[in-house]
Amino acid sequence: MTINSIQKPASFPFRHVVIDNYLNSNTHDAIRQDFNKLLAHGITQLPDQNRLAKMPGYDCYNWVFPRDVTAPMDHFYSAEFMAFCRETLNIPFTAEVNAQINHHPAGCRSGIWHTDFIHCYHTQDPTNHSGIRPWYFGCNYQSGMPVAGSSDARILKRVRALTFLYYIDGDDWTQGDGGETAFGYESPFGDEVAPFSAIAPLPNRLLMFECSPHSFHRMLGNNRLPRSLIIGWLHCTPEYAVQKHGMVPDDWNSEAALGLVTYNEPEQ
Ligand SMILES: O=C(O)CCC(=O)C(=O)O
Ligand SMILES: [Fe+2]
Repeated sequence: MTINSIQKPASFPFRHVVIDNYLNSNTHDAIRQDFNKLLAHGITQLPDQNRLAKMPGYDCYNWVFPRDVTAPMDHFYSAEFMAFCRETLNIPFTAEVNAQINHHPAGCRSGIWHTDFIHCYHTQDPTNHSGIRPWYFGCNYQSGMPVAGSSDARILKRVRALTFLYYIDGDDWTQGDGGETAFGYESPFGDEVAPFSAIAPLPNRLLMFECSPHSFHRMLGNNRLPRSLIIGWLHCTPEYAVQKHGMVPDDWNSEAALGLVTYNEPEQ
């Protein structure tokens, strides 16, 4: 698999890179075909690990990559991808990786500003042949609590260190269609996050950013087109996060861990 070359990250409003034509076009097409097969099984409002299922409190349907996800999706669980992330942002990642497909049918509402600088939990299951430990329902990701069928391996407390987004569709996306990933910053003149920029969700574009106390971002409502992407997180230890950023990461609030909180703007 060829991936586009390493780029120097931009610094504002927080460290990130945007890479167009990230995968070669055959690989991108193959990812899109696999996504279309998944979508052909339909979307569901109920929890279902085999289909695109509603995310509680977020206008989005997701499907978590299985541990043994096959090519071409397995790129995001590869040593090549880990090395690429490490070289780009120079963060000492641990082995734990999450990856999933997020799908927003046309007309989904915006998400709220948040940083992704948060504690999360993995179980110390065996690593794959690339030395990666994919998250797959070994415990509750947000609280570390057991879930039905969970692993009895040791629980690892981690912190999100890098978020990656790889946009799948959006071919004839134009300004005004929405669906961007917006970046914001804490304004010195108010208590609200101020918008800084918005990354268009263009097919075969990879966005990745460092999670920090300042990495405010949100999904903007997609007015016209469906919006589908691979999204995932690489992690670091809590000790590294505190030392690097001088702040203790957030915890998911208990309502969020229970899936009871809404991440959407209230209806107008
Ligand atoms: O889809 C996006 O643009 C952002 C999603 C996001 O921030 C998240 O799921 O944490
Ligand atoms: Fe996020």
